[in-house]
Amino acid sequence: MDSLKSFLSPLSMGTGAIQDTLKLVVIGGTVETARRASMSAWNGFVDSFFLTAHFSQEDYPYDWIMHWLSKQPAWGRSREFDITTRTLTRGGIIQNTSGDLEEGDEDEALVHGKKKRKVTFIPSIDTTHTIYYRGHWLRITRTKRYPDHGGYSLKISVVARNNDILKKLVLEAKRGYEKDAEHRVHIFLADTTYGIWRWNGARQKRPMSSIVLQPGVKDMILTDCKDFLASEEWYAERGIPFRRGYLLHGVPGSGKTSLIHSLAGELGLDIYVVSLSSKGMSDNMLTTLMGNVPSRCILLLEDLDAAFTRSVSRDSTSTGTPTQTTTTSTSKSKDTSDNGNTLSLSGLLNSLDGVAAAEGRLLFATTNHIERLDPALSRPGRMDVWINFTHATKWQAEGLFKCFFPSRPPPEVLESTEDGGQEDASQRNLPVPKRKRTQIVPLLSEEEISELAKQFAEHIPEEELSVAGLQGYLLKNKTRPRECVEEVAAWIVQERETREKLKKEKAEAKKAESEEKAKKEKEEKETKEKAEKAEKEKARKLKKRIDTIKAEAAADNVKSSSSSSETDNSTGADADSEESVTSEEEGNKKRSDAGVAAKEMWVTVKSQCMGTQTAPEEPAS
Ligand SMILES: Nc1ncnc2c1ncn2[C@@H]1O[C@H](COP(=O)(O)OP(=O)(O)OP(=O)(O)O)[C@@H](O)[C@H]1O
Repeated sequence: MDSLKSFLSPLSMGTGAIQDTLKLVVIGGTVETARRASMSAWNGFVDSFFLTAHFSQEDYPYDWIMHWLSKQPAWGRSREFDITTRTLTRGGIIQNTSGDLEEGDEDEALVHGKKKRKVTFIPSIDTTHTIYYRGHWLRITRTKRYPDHGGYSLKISVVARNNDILKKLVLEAKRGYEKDAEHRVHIFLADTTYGIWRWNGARQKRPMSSIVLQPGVKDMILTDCKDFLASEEWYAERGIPFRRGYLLHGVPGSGKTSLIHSLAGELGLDIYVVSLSSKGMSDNMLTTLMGNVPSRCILLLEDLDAAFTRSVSRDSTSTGTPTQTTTTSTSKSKDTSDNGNTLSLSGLLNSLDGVAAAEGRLLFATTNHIERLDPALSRPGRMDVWINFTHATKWQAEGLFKCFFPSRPPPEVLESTEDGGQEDASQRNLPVPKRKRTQIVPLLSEEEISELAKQFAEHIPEEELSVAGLQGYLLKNKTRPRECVEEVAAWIVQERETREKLKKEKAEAKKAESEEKAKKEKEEKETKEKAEKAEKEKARKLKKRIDTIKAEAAADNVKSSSSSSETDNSTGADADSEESVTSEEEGNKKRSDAGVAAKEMWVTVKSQCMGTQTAPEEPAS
């Protein structure tokens, strides 16, 4: 203390104040440390009484709990929460389909355009919330597990003797979720960056009755799916993989995708969609994705043939049909497919059949070009049921008309039901005409609608127009059933004209394209020929010059050797010896100069003719 005093003596004026500050720091630090220690001890003590359940976003219970939480009025009183106009499910947040509000709910509504949406409160991230449930306080914390791609987890703690309360909570949440999901089909898309499934939306279920196919087709496929889903044991007993594949093929706009969505709704399954031609898709990626598909779902491979125009090819070691690759870089794609970086047909087959592939899944594949598919892909066991979709038949046209114009129920039904035609329509799974709509759409009697539908169908040529096209026409006339029939003949003529025009335009465009290509090729060929000719001419001229120089050099050589022999023959050799040496030297020099010149010229010629076939032979020096 004395030493501290002596150290502080120069600051004697402020010593008292500094000492007081130091005391405060020491006391404050001690108190805070004690507080923290007691807090953590208390938390540890309290935690020892808590039961804790963890829910990961990758599994369904997370969705149930989040859905349940979003319905809890307690969030309205919470001091920290997230607000959304969506409710929650597997991929995180899903659209709230209960969009319209009842009268008097306006205070809870946000208006987006004309549609009102319900506001939902959900737990904010990294904050512990407490809510009361069945006589217990639940402590709920939602955390983000993967900061970059947003995987969440949920922790619920409760003070209780056993986990009954948590079981009850999960069960209640599950029931609520399933009740809400009853009218929706969830769609998940493959994320080829992280190899996970991303929730993409929840669609209203489409009634099977709104899909118009040839008689018996819908029943057949629905019965087959139901039968399969109920036969797990049967498959297990026989050692057959519990999977079934359906190949829907045919013209565009004929209802392939619509049927799958409708089936998913009818069977209560989610749809997992994979696009094989998407960027980043590879054998490894597909295997990872297939390993994450839940056991009971619809796995949809859309436009299966599109993958073949990319780089799906069978490697030589696998069995079945040989390589079918339409890309130019066959060898490259084959090389890289070996290490799993691109998608190969064998990779696709392995991921569909392999151990990682989910049991109990219904595989649906659609294609507009069945002839392009590798038979190995469409063989039974992979694609067990094939359904061909054609352009609209008369039967379909009649059915579609009836779908668009529901008939007025008979008077006795009208009298017995308060809601007019609504009960009748809903019983038949037809779009229910709401009160407001009945003012716009004239409801005709059943006989009249049947008659109009027949007339309409008579006009429709068999398998010429797409069902989607017919739907477009009916949509345009959705409030004019009679006019719809009256004007259909003119519409068909117009459709044919448009089609012809488009066909002609397409043919012309193709012709122009091929002409342009031929012209370009011809020009290129001519330019190449010209260049070759010029090169040849140049080489010929240079060779000629070399030959001339060589000839001159040879002549000089002959001349000098004859003069030297004359000198040798003379008797006065001594007198002329000096001169003869000089002329021989001169001859040698000339020969060597000519050789150097010829060689230099040859080098020039060679460098000019490099890469051409016309380079002359090297002259002897
Ligand atoms: N058979 C059908 N019954 C009812 N609606 C149909 C039928 N075919 C087509 N449609 C209607 O046409 C539109 C396109 O149908 P969809 O997408 O199911 O056809 P698709 O065969 O899958 O076409 P693509 O091969 O081009 O994908 C949808 O709006 C659907 O309602």
